[in-house]
Amino acid sequence: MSPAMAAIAENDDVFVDESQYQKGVKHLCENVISRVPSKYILPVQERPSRTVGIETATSNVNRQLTSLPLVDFAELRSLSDRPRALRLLAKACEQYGFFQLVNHGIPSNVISSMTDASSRFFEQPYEERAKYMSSDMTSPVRYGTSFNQSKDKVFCWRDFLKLTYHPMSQVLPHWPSSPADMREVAATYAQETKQLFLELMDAVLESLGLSQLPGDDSINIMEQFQEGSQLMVVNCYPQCPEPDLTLGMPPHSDYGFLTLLLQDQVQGLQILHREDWVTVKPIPGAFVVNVGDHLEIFSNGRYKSVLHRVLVNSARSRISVATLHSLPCECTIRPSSKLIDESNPRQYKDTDFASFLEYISSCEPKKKNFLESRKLST
Ligand SMILES: O=C(O)CCC(=O)C(=O)O
Ligand SMILES: [Fe+2]
Repeated sequence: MSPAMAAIAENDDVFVDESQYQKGVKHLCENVISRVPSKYILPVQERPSRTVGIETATSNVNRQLTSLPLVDFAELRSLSDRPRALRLLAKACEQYGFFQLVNHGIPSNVISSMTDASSRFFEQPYEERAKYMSSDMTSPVRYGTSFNQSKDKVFCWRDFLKLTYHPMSQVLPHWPSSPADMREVAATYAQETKQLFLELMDAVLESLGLSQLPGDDSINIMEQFQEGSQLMVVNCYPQCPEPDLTLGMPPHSDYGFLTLLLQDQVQGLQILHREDWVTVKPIPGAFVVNVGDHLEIFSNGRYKSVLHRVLVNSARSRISVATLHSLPCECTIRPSSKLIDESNPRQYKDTDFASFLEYISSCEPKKKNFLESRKLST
Protein backbone atom coordinates (compact mmCIF):
# COMPACT_ATOMS: atom_id res chain seq x y z
CA MET A 1 0.00 0.00 0.00
CA SER A 2 1.39 3.42 -0.92
CA PRO A 3 1.86 5.94 1.91
CA ALA A 4 -0.70 8.27 0.32
CA MET A 5 -3.33 5.59 0.61
CA ALA A 6 -2.12 4.27 3.89
CA ALA A 7 -4.67 3.07 6.36
CA ILE A 8 -4.50 4.99 9.58
CA ALA A 9 -4.42 2.30 12.21
CA GLU A 10 -6.80 3.74 14.79
CA ASN A 11 -8.96 5.52 12.28
CA ASP A 12 -11.74 3.93 10.22
CA ASP A 13 -10.85 6.09 7.27
CA VAL A 14 -8.67 4.03 5.04
CA PHE A 15 -7.86 6.81 2.63
CA VAL A 16 -6.39 10.11 3.67
CA ASP A 17 -7.31 11.45 0.27
CA GLU A 18 -11.14 11.49 -0.06
CA SER A 19 -11.00 11.20 -3.84
CA GLN A 20 -9.73 7.64 -3.47
CA TYR A 21 -13.28 6.61 -2.54
CA GLN A 22 -14.35 7.59 -6.06
CA LYS A 23 -12.43 4.53 -7.26
CA GLY A 24 -14.99 2.23 -5.73
CA VAL A 25 -15.60 -0.33 -3.01
CA LYS A 26 -13.61 -3.08 -4.71
CA HIS A 27 -10.61 -0.76 -4.76
CA LEU A 28 -11.18 0.07 -1.10
CA CYS A 29 -11.37 -3.63 -0.23
CA GLU A 30 -7.97 -4.21 -1.76
CA ASN A 31 -6.77 -2.70 1.52
CA VAL A 32 -7.21 -4.64 4.71
CA ILE A 33 -10.32 -3.18 6.28
CA SER A 34 -11.92 -4.32 9.46
CA ARG A 35 -14.28 -1.36 9.79
CA VAL A 36 -16.46 0.62 7.45
CA PRO A 37 -14.87 4.00 6.64
CA SER A 38 -16.96 7.01 7.64
CA LYS A 39 -17.59 7.78 3.96
CA TYR A 40 -20.04 4.84 3.92
CA ILE A 41 -21.68 5.23 7.33
CA LEU A 42 -25.30 6.21 7.00
CA PRO A 43 -27.08 8.44 9.50
CA VAL A 44 -28.69 6.21 12.15
CA GLN A 45 -32.21 6.71 10.74
CA GLU A 46 -31.19 5.45 7.31
CA ARG A 47 -29.39 2.31 8.41
CA PRO A 48 -30.77 -1.09 7.43
CA SER A 49 -31.96 -2.12 10.89
CA ARG A 50 -33.60 1.16 11.76
CA THR A 51 -35.81 2.08 8.88
CA VAL A 52 -39.25 1.21 7.80
CA GLY A 53 -40.29 3.10 4.75
CA ILE A 54 -37.94 5.98 4.23
CA GLU A 55 -39.35 8.77 6.26
CA THR A 56 -40.51 6.93 9.34
CA ALA A 57 -38.04 5.29 11.63
CA THR A 58 -39.05 2.40 13.80
CA SER A 59 -37.23 -0.72 14.79
CA ASN A 60 -39.89 -2.92 13.25
CA VAL A 61 -37.86 -4.34 10.41
CA ASN A 62 -39.23 -7.40 8.77
CA ARG A 63 -36.22 -9.51 7.96
CA GLN A 64 -38.30 -12.49 6.94
CA LEU A 65 -37.90 -13.76 3.46
CA THR A 66 -41.07 -13.10 1.59
CA SER A 67 -42.44 -15.15 -1.22
CA LEU A 68 -43.09 -12.78 -4.04
CA PRO A 69 -45.91 -13.69 -6.40
CA LEU A 70 -44.67 -16.29 -8.85
CA VAL A 71 -45.51 -15.79 -12.51
CA ASP A 72 -45.02 -18.83 -14.68
CA PHE A 73 -44.04 -17.71 -18.16
CA ALA A 74 -45.00 -21.09 -19.62
CA GLU A 75 -48.56 -20.43 -18.42
CA LEU A 76 -48.54 -16.99 -20.04
CA ARG A 77 -47.59 -18.69 -23.29
CA SER A 78 -50.31 -21.32 -23.04
CA LEU A 79 -53.66 -20.40 -24.55
CA SER A 80 -55.66 -22.13 -21.85
CA ASP A 81 -53.61 -20.94 -18.87
CA ARG A 82 -53.01 -17.39 -20.05
CA PRO A 83 -56.13 -15.76 -18.55
CA ARG A 84 -55.27 -17.06 -15.07
CA ALA A 85 -51.59 -16.08 -15.44
CA LEU A 86 -52.63 -12.59 -16.58
CA ARG A 87 -54.80 -12.14 -13.48
CA LEU A 88 -51.87 -13.16 -11.31
CA LEU A 89 -49.57 -10.80 -13.17
CA ALA A 90 -52.00 -7.91 -12.69
CA LYS A 91 -52.37 -8.62 -8.98
CA ALA A 92 -48.59 -8.80 -8.52
CA CYS A 93 -48.06 -5.46 -10.31
CA GLU A 94 -50.85 -3.81 -8.32
CA GLN A 95 -50.02 -5.13 -4.87
CA TYR A 96 -46.27 -5.71 -4.86
CA GLY A 97 -44.88 -3.99 -7.94
CA PHE A 98 -42.64 -7.08 -8.08
CA PHE A 99 -42.85 -10.75 -9.05
CA GLN A 100 -40.57 -13.69 -9.69
CA LEU A 101 -40.64 -15.02 -13.24
CA VAL A 102 -40.02 -18.73 -13.71
CA ASN A 103 -39.97 -20.92 -16.84
CA HIS A 104 -38.98 -17.87 -18.88
CA GLY A 105 -37.18 -19.96 -21.49
CA ILE A 106 -33.81 -18.14 -21.48
CA PRO A 107 -31.22 -20.93 -21.56
CA SER A 108 -29.48 -21.43 -18.23
CA ASN A 109 -26.04 -21.16 -19.83
CA VAL A 110 -26.89 -17.62 -21.07
CA ILE A 111 -27.73 -16.68 -17.49
CA SER A 112 -24.79 -18.37 -15.82
CA SER A 113 -22.37 -16.96 -18.41
CA MET A 114 -23.63 -13.46 -17.68
CA THR A 115 -23.16 -13.69 -13.90
CA ASP A 116 -19.85 -15.45 -14.41
CA ALA A 117 -18.42 -12.87 -16.86
CA SER A 118 -19.71 -10.07 -14.60
CA SER A 119 -17.88 -11.52 -11.59
CA ARG A 120 -14.72 -11.84 -13.63
CA PHE A 121 -15.03 -8.23 -14.78
CA PHE A 122 -15.00 -7.02 -11.18
CA GLU A 123 -12.16 -9.38 -10.24
CA GLN A 124 -9.83 -7.58 -12.66
CA PRO A 125 -7.27 -5.06 -11.45
CA TYR A 126 -8.61 -1.58 -10.82
CA GLU A 127 -6.74 -0.14 -13.84
CA GLU A 128 -8.68 -2.43 -16.18
CA ARG A 129 -12.07 -1.50 -14.70
CA ALA A 130 -11.13 2.18 -14.53
CA LYS A 131 -10.88 2.39 -18.33
CA TYR A 132 -14.68 2.60 -18.35
CA MET A 133 -15.11 5.20 -15.63
CA SER A 134 -17.18 8.13 -16.80
CA SER A 135 -19.27 10.82 -15.19
CA ASP A 136 -21.31 11.18 -18.37
CA MET A 137 -24.73 9.67 -17.59
CA THR A 138 -25.40 9.12 -21.30
CA SER A 139 -22.21 7.20 -22.01
CA PRO A 140 -22.96 3.72 -23.49
CA VAL A 141 -20.54 2.19 -21.03
CA ARG A 142 -19.97 3.46 -17.53
CA TYR A 143 -18.10 2.02 -14.60
CA GLY A 144 -18.67 3.67 -11.26
CA THR A 145 -19.48 3.37 -7.61
CA SER A 146 -22.19 4.27 -5.08
CA PHE A 147 -25.56 5.49 -6.42
CA ASN A 148 -24.76 8.93 -7.79
CA GLN A 149 -21.12 9.33 -6.95
CA SER A 150 -20.84 12.98 -7.89
CA LYS A 151 -23.72 13.87 -5.53
CA ASP A 152 -23.89 11.30 -2.73
CA LYS A 153 -22.60 12.58 0.59
CA VAL A 154 -22.51 9.08 2.02
CA PHE A 155 -21.43 6.43 -0.44
CA CYS A 156 -23.16 3.09 -0.96
CA TRP A 157 -21.29 -0.19 -0.77
CA ARG A 158 -21.62 -0.92 -4.48
CA ASP A 159 -19.65 -0.72 -7.71
CA PHE A 160 -21.38 -0.97 -11.07
CA LEU A 161 -20.90 -1.38 -14.77
CA LYS A 162 -23.67 0.11 -16.92
CA LEU A 163 -24.02 -0.98 -20.53
CA THR A 164 -26.51 0.55 -22.93
CA TYR A 165 -27.78 -1.77 -25.59
CA HIS A 166 -29.52 -1.04 -28.84
CA PRO A 167 -29.84 -3.71 -31.53
CA MET A 168 -29.14 -1.20 -34.31
CA SER A 169 -26.46 0.98 -32.83
CA GLN A 170 -22.74 0.55 -32.65
CA VAL A 171 -22.29 0.54 -28.91
CA LEU A 172 -20.82 -2.94 -28.62
CA PRO A 173 -17.28 -1.87 -29.60
CA HIS A 174 -17.28 0.44 -26.57
CA TRP A 175 -18.12 -2.36 -24.20
CA PRO A 176 -15.31 -3.88 -22.11
CA SER A 177 -12.90 -6.00 -24.12
CA SER A 178 -11.78 -7.77 -20.99
CA PRO A 179 -12.70 -10.39 -19.84
CA ALA A 180 -12.41 -11.60 -23.42
CA ASP A 181 -15.92 -13.11 -23.53
CA MET A 182 -17.68 -10.13 -21.89
CA ARG A 183 -18.99 -8.45 -25.06
CA GLU A 184 -20.36 -11.59 -26.61
CA VAL A 185 -21.89 -12.88 -23.39
CA ALA A 186 -23.47 -9.50 -22.58
CA ALA A 187 -24.79 -9.07 -26.13
CA THR A 188 -26.45 -12.50 -26.08
CA TYR A 189 -27.88 -11.78 -22.66
CA ALA A 190 -29.16 -8.38 -23.86
CA GLN A 191 -30.88 -9.91 -26.90
CA GLU A 192 -32.51 -12.66 -24.86
CA THR A 193 -33.77 -10.31 -22.16
CA LYS A 194 -35.08 -7.94 -24.81
CA GLN A 195 -37.23 -10.70 -26.34
CA LEU A 196 -38.44 -11.70 -22.91
CA PHE A 197 -39.27 -8.09 -22.07
CA LEU A 198 -41.26 -7.73 -25.32
CA GLU A 199 -43.35 -10.81 -24.57
CA LEU A 200 -43.85 -9.73 -20.99
CA MET A 201 -44.87 -6.23 -22.02
CA ASP A 202 -47.41 -7.72 -24.39
CA ALA A 203 -48.86 -9.61 -21.41
CA VAL A 204 -48.73 -6.50 -19.22
CA LEU A 205 -50.71 -4.51 -21.82
CA GLU A 206 -53.26 -7.30 -22.07
CA SER A 207 -53.52 -7.49 -18.28
CA LEU A 208 -54.33 -3.77 -18.28
CA GLY A 209 -57.11 -4.45 -20.78
CA LEU A 210 -55.21 -2.60 -23.49
CA SER A 211 -54.79 -5.13 -26.24
CA GLN A 212 -57.05 -5.79 -29.16
CA LEU A 213 -59.15 -2.71 -28.57
CA PRO A 214 -60.14 -0.92 -31.76
CA GLY A 215 -57.90 2.08 -32.29
CA ASP A 216 -55.82 1.15 -29.28
CA ASP A 217 -52.27 2.43 -28.85
CA SER A 218 -51.00 -0.97 -27.76
CA ILE A 219 -49.91 -2.10 -31.24
CA ASN A 220 -48.14 1.20 -31.72
CA ILE A 221 -46.44 1.03 -28.38
CA MET A 222 -45.26 -2.55 -28.96
CA GLU A 223 -43.57 -1.34 -32.15
CA GLN A 224 -41.86 1.42 -30.19
CA PHE A 225 -40.65 -1.06 -27.59
CA GLN A 226 -38.82 -2.97 -30.34
CA GLU A 227 -36.59 0.07 -30.68
CA GLY A 228 -36.75 0.89 -27.00
CA SER A 229 -34.01 1.80 -24.55
CA GLN A 230 -32.27 -0.97 -22.69
CA LEU A 231 -29.76 -0.43 -19.92
CA MET A 232 -27.91 -3.28 -18.24
CA VAL A 233 -26.65 -2.50 -14.78
CA VAL A 234 -24.17 -5.00 -13.41
CA ASN A 235 -23.95 -4.48 -9.65
CA CYS A 236 -21.15 -5.71 -7.44
CA TYR A 237 -21.54 -5.58 -3.66
CA PRO A 238 -18.29 -6.67 -1.98
CA GLN A 239 -18.27 -8.25 1.47
CA CYS A 240 -18.68 -5.60 4.10
CA PRO A 241 -17.13 -5.76 7.59
CA GLU A 242 -20.02 -3.83 9.23
CA PRO A 243 -23.11 -4.37 7.06
CA ASP A 244 -25.49 -2.70 9.52
CA LEU A 245 -23.89 0.70 8.98
CA THR A 246 -24.36 0.99 5.25
CA LEU A 247 -26.40 -0.11 2.22
CA GLY A 248 -25.52 -1.60 -1.15
CA MET A 249 -28.17 0.58 -2.71
CA PRO A 250 -30.40 3.16 -1.06
CA PRO A 251 -34.20 3.07 -1.39
CA HIS A 252 -35.04 3.89 -4.99
CA SER A 253 -37.46 3.02 -7.75
CA ASP A 254 -36.39 2.18 -11.32
CA TYR A 255 -37.19 4.61 -14.12
CA GLY A 256 -38.27 2.33 -17.00
CA PHE A 257 -41.32 0.17 -17.78
CA LEU A 258 -39.97 -3.12 -16.44
CA THR A 259 -36.71 -4.19 -14.83
CA LEU A 260 -35.59 -7.80 -15.23
CA LEU A 261 -33.24 -8.56 -12.37
CA LEU A 262 -30.93 -11.48 -12.12
CA GLN A 263 -29.54 -12.01 -8.65
CA ASP A 264 -27.06 -14.65 -7.58
CA GLN A 265 -27.82 -16.89 -4.60
CA VAL A 266 -26.70 -14.29 -2.06
CA GLN A 267 -29.74 -12.49 -0.70
CA GLY A 268 -29.73 -8.73 -0.29
CA LEU A 269 -32.61 -7.22 -2.26
CA GLN A 270 -35.44 -5.84 -0.12
CA ILE A 271 -38.68 -4.31 -1.28
CA LEU A 272 -40.98 -2.01 0.59
CA HIS A 273 -44.21 -3.91 1.07
CA ARG A 274 -46.94 -2.65 3.36
CA GLU A 275 -44.43 -0.38 5.08
CA ASP A 276 -41.99 -3.16 5.86
CA TRP A 277 -38.72 -3.96 4.19
CA VAL A 278 -38.92 -7.57 3.08
CA THR A 279 -36.08 -9.61 1.66
CA VAL A 280 -36.59 -11.23 -1.73
CA LYS A 281 -35.55 -14.83 -1.66
CA PRO A 282 -33.33 -15.78 -4.60
CA ILE A 283 -34.79 -18.55 -6.78
CA PRO A 284 -32.11 -20.18 -8.96
CA GLY A 285 -32.55 -19.22 -12.61
CA ALA A 286 -35.59 -16.99 -12.01
CA PHE A 287 -35.86 -13.30 -12.82
CA VAL A 288 -37.15 -10.81 -10.31
CA VAL A 289 -39.29 -8.46 -12.38
CA ASN A 290 -40.42 -5.07 -11.18
CA VAL A 291 -42.65 -2.29 -12.39
CA GLY A 292 -40.70 0.92 -13.11
CA ASP A 293 -41.78 4.56 -12.92
CA HIS A 294 -42.73 4.67 -16.61
CA LEU A 295 -45.18 1.79 -16.23
CA GLU A 296 -46.71 3.35 -13.13
CA ILE A 297 -47.22 6.55 -15.14
CA PHE A 298 -48.46 4.72 -18.27
CA SER A 299 -50.92 2.65 -16.20
CA ASN A 300 -52.10 5.86 -14.54
CA GLY A 301 -51.09 4.55 -11.13
CA ARG A 302 -52.65 1.10 -11.35
CA TYR A 303 -49.31 -0.73 -11.40
CA LYS A 304 -46.86 0.35 -8.73
CA SER A 305 -43.22 1.28 -9.04
CA VAL A 306 -42.09 0.23 -5.60
CA LEU A 307 -39.10 1.32 -3.55
CA HIS A 308 -36.40 -1.24 -3.10
CA ARG A 309 -32.91 -1.28 -1.61
CA VAL A 310 -29.98 -3.63 -1.20
CA LEU A 311 -28.37 -4.87 2.02
CA VAL A 312 -24.79 -6.05 2.09
CA ASN A 313 -23.32 -8.76 4.24
CA SER A 314 -20.05 -9.70 5.87
CA ALA A 315 -19.85 -13.26 4.59
CA ARG A 316 -20.16 -13.05 0.82
CA SER A 317 -19.97 -10.58 -2.01
CA ARG A 318 -22.98 -10.38 -4.28
CA ILE A 319 -23.52 -9.80 -8.01
CA SER A 320 -26.75 -8.78 -9.69
CA VAL A 321 -27.65 -7.75 -13.23
CA ALA A 322 -30.60 -5.41 -13.63
CA THR A 323 -31.89 -4.78 -17.16
CA LEU A 324 -34.08 -1.68 -17.41
CA HIS A 325 -36.33 -1.47 -20.44
CA SER A 326 -38.36 1.43 -21.70
CA LEU A 327 -39.49 3.26 -24.82
CA PRO A 328 -36.86 4.99 -27.00
CA CYS A 329 -35.26 7.82 -25.01
CA GLU A 330 -36.86 10.55 -27.14
CA CYS A 331 -40.43 9.30 -26.46
CA THR A 332 -42.82 10.98 -24.09
CA ILE A 333 -44.40 8.77 -21.44
CA ARG A 334 -47.94 9.59 -20.38
CA PRO A 335 -50.92 7.75 -18.90
CA SER A 336 -52.72 5.66 -21.51
CA SER A 337 -55.86 7.46 -22.62
CA LYS A 338 -57.75 4.15 -22.17
CA LEU A 339 -56.98 4.20 -18.46
CA ILE A 340 -58.31 7.69 -17.82
CA ASP A 341 -61.98 8.34 -17.22
CA GLU A 342 -64.22 10.20 -14.81
CA SER A 343 -63.57 7.83 -11.97
CA ASN A 344 -59.85 7.56 -12.83
CA PRO A 345 -58.59 11.05 -13.50
CA ARG A 346 -55.18 11.52 -15.00
CA GLN A 347 -52.59 11.27 -12.20
CA TYR A 348 -49.25 12.07 -13.87
CA LYS A 349 -47.66 14.69 -16.04
CA ASP A 350 -45.98 13.85 -19.32
CA THR A 351 -42.43 12.77 -18.80
CA ASP A 352 -39.42 11.94 -20.89
CA PHE A 353 -35.94 10.59 -20.48
CA ALA A 354 -34.31 14.00 -20.73
CA SER A 355 -36.33 15.31 -17.77
CA PHE A 356 -35.38 12.21 -15.78
CA LEU A 357 -31.67 12.66 -16.49
CA GLU A 358 -31.91 16.31 -15.63
CA TYR A 359 -33.64 15.43 -12.39
CA ILE A 360 -31.14 12.83 -11.21
CA SER A 361 -28.20 14.99 -12.19
CA SER A 362 -29.50 17.86 -10.14
CA CYS A 363 -30.37 16.20 -6.84
CA GLU A 364 -29.48 13.36 -4.54
CA PRO A 365 -31.80 10.68 -5.93
CA LYS A 366 -32.27 8.63 -2.84
CA LYS A 367 -36.00 8.71 -2.57
CA LYS A 368 -38.95 8.19 -4.81
CA ASN A 369 -38.62 11.83 -5.77
CA PHE A 370 -38.65 11.57 -9.54
CA LEU A 371 -41.95 9.77 -9.70
CA GLU A 372 -43.38 12.04 -7.01
CA SER A 373 -42.29 15.00 -9.10
CA ARG A 374 -44.37 13.71 -12.02
CA LYS A 375 -47.58 13.42 -9.99
CA LEU A 376 -50.36 15.84 -10.64
CA SER A 377 -51.80 17.21 -7.45
CA THR A 378 -55.44 16.18 -7.14
O1 LIG B 1 -28.98 -5.76 -6.69
C1 LIG B 1 -30.19 -5.83 -6.59
O2 LIG B 1 -30.76 -6.81 -6.13
C2 LIG B 1 -31.05 -4.68 -7.02
C3 LIG B 1 -30.41 -3.77 -8.02
C4 LIG B 1 -31.28 -2.60 -8.36
O3 LIG B 1 -32.24 -2.31 -7.70
C5 LIG B 1 -30.97 -1.78 -9.54
O4 LIG B 1 -29.92 -2.01 -10.20
O5 LIG B 1 -31.76 -0.86 -9.84
FE1 LIG C 1 -33.50 -0.90 -8.75
